[in-house]
Amino acid sequence: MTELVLGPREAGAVDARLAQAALLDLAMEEAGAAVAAAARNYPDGPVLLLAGGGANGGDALVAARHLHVQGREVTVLAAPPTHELARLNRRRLRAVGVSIRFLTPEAVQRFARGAALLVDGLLGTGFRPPLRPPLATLIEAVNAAGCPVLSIDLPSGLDALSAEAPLPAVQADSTVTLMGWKPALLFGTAAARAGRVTLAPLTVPPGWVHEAALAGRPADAEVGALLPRRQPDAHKGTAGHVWVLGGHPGTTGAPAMTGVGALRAGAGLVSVHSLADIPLVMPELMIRRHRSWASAFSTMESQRPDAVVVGMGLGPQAAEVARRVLSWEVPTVLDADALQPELAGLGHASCLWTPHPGEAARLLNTSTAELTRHPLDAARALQQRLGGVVVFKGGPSVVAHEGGLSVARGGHPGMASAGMGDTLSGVLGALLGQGLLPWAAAVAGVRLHARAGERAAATHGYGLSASDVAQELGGAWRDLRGPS
Ligand SMILES: NC(=O)C1=CN([C@@H]2O[C@H](COP(=O)(O)OP(=O)(O)OC[C@H]3O[C@@H](n4cnc5c(N)ncnc54)[C@H](O)[C@@H]3O)[C@@H](O)[C@H]2O)[C@@H](O)CC1
Ligand SMILES: Nc1ncnc2c1ncn2[C@@H]1O[C@H](COP(=O)(O)OP(=O)(O)O)[C@@H](O)[C@H]1O
Repeated sequence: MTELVLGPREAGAVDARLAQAALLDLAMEEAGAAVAAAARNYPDGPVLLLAGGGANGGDALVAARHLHVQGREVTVLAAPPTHELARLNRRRLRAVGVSIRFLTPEAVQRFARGAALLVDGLLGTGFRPPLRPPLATLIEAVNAAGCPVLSIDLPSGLDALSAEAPLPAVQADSTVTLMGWKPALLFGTAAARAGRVTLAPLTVPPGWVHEAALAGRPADAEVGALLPRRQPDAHKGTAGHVWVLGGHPGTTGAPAMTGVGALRAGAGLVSVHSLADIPLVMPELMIRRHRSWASAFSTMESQRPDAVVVGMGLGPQAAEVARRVLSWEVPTVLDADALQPELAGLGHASCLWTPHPGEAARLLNTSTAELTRHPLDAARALQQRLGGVVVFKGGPSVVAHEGGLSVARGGHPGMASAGMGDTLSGVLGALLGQGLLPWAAAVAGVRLHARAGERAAATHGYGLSASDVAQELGGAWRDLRGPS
C-alpha cells in the first residue's frame, strides 16, 4: 500500500468543529497507544515522558496513561497546555493516579538518571522555527539524558518539511511517526536525527491524510506490478532496443555502465554509440564508434530505437546531440552532460530527466544546498521547468511527474559511488524500451535500482560498485515482481 509523505497539518483547524474534535481525540488516543506499544520494545524500567503544550504533548500524555495502566512506572513532565486535547488528557492522566510535574531542563536531568527510556513529545508538526529559548535548553537536556529517546511523530526541533537538522534538535533512537512520513524523516541530516522510524497509520478519515499529502511512497508490491511481464514467446526484438549515446575521451566507462544497466534490466538489444573507444565490459553490448556525431546521425537516420539514453560522459557536444535526439520523439532518458538548461522546454512527454543535486542546481540556476534542503520542492520545480518526468536523484530519489510526487523506498549509502547514476539511466532506458510509460519507468526503475543496491550492499557494504549493483538487478526484479 502506498504510504504518504505529509506536510504539517494544523490540528487546531480541525478541533474547532465538534465532530472533528471527537475524531482528533480518537486519533490522539491511537497515537498514544502506538507510542506506548513502541516503548515496550525497550528494556523494562521507568519511563520519563516529556509533554509540550500542543497536540504532540497530548500524544505523550496518552502514552503515559497507557503505560501506567499496563503497570509501567512513569514520570511525566509537562508544559502548560496550549491545545484543548492536551488539557483533556492531563485530566485523564490525573484521573488514573499519575501526577504531572513541571517541565524544566533540571527536572529532565534529574528524572532521566534512573529512566530506561525517555519519550519526547515536546514538539511535532506544529513547530515553526526558530526555536524559542526555553525549548532549546530542554532539547539540550534531552540529548544529554544518557538514556534511549523515542520521539513522537518527529524529533523535537525538526521542521517537518525540511531535510536540514537545525541545532539543537533531539537525537532519537527511534521515532513513531503518525499517519504518514514527513520529509524530515526521509531526507538529509534531519532523517539521521530520527533513528529507526515506524509508521502508526491511525484510523483517521482518509480526507485528513490526503489533504496533507505531499507525495506517495509506493510499496514494493505496487512497484512490482508496474514492471513489464514478458510473454513466453518473447524475443529480443520485443524486449526493446535501447540506444546509449555517450562517452568522450576520458569518460568512456559511463556509457558502458549505462549499457550494462540496460541489459540487466531486461533490454533485448543495447547499442552504445560514441565518438570514443568504449570498453567492452559485456560482450553482449553492441559498440558503435563514430567519427563525428554528424556521421553518426546520418547512419542512425534510417532506424529508430525503442528508447534512447543520452548524455553519460558525452562532454561538450552533449546539448547539441540531445537536441537532435529529442527531435526523434522516442522515449528518451536525459542524464549527466545532457542535463543542460538550454534544453528546458524542448523535451516531449516521453522524456525522463535524471539530475543529481549538482546537475539540478545547474538546471535551476540555484545552489545544491537550497535544493537538498527541500527535495520535494526541488523535484517539483525541476518537473515544471523541464516537463516530462524528473528523477531527482539522492538517498532517496524523488520522481516528479504531472500526476504528483513519489519518493522511492530503500537504497543504501554504499550507492554513493561513481557510475551508480549511469547504471540507473540504463535501467530507465530498458524499462522505457519495454513499453512502460515514463512515470511508471521512473517509479519502477528507481526502486529496482535501490533494491539491487540493498542486495549488493549485503555483500559489499560501503565497498559497493555500480557493477555490483548491476549484477543484482535480476534478483531485485524477482524480489519486486515475483518469479514470473
Ligand atoms: N493532526 C492530527 O490529526 C493529529 C496530530 N497529532 C499530533 O499533533 C502534533 C501537532 O500538534 P500541534 O499542531 O498542536 O503542534 P505541536 O504540538 O507539534 O507544537 C505546538 C507547540 O509547540 C510550541 N511551539 C511552536 N513553535 C515553537 C518555537 N519556535 N519555539 C518554541 N515552541 C514552539 C507551541 O507554543 C505549542 O505549544 C503532531 O505532530 C502529532 O504529534 C496526533 O495527536 C494524532 C492526530
Ligand atoms: N545514500 C544513498 N542512498 C540511496 N541511494 C543513493 C545514495 N547515494 C547515491 N544513491 C543513488 O546512486 C545514484 C547516484 O547517481 P549519480 O550521482 O548520478 O552517479 P554517477 O554520476 O556517478 O553515475 C542515484 O541513483 C542515487 O539515488
